[in-house]
Amino acid sequence: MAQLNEQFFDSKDAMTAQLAELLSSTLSDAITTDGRATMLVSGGSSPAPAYRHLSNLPLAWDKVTVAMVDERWVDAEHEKSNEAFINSTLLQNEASGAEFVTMKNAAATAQAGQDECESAYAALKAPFDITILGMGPDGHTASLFPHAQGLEQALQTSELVCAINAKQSEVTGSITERMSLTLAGIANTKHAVLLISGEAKRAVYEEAKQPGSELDIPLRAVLNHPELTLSVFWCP
Ligand SMILES: O=C(O)[C@H](O)[C@@H](O)[C@H](O)[C@H](O)COP(=O)(O)O
Repeated sequence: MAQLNEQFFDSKDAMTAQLAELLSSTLSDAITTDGRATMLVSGGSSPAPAYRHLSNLPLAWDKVTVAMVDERWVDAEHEKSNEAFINSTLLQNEASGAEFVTMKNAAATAQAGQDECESAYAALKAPFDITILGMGPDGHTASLFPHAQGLEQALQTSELVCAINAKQSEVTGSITERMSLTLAGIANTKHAVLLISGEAKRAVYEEAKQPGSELDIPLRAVLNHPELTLSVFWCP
């Protein structure tokens, strides 16, 4: 089981304030201690306000590397690109000088681009200082979608990234081809934060803490990981 630190907030604003403080102090401490900081980021509505807040803070951004937790295999200009989302929320203002390591590359498919992406991720300062995760109502986290093609590999491999082809659902929309941190990639961090909004996702989270199939609820594999320190932030 991961070491869980659950924090329940009254509002999204309260969760955002705590997340922004945690990210800022983690980056500052890593820069002081190691000379550099590495932060792995997810898309989604939950972290967006904290990213915007962070982007205005006067950190030594030239010593920060930001990298993606997961990505749809679409170009960076695509409206569903997580890379575009991070560029427009986090990598603005003071934070525009951070290094950005993305997942999407020129390969035609995620499978074909996996080795290049793995090389880029293997070169990151590790363990990562902090990794921000979201979750979907289907129990996916990163792009570890239930019963996806590539999921078993992603849960078993010691590599950091893996191509995933999700089963199409309301949650995935039409773009099912993804690149994702693997379970080992998610665990390759000093501290992870899981952001959960709403009662329905909280119920999925509670179910994921119960014994059961990691293929049905991939978040369960993260919660089961013995070496992970995970803060769980929930707001209504
Ligand atoms: O890549 C995706 O499909 C989404 O980014 C997704 O994984 C998202 O991170 C979660 O569904 C959490 O979303 P919220 O932050 O909006 O709760």
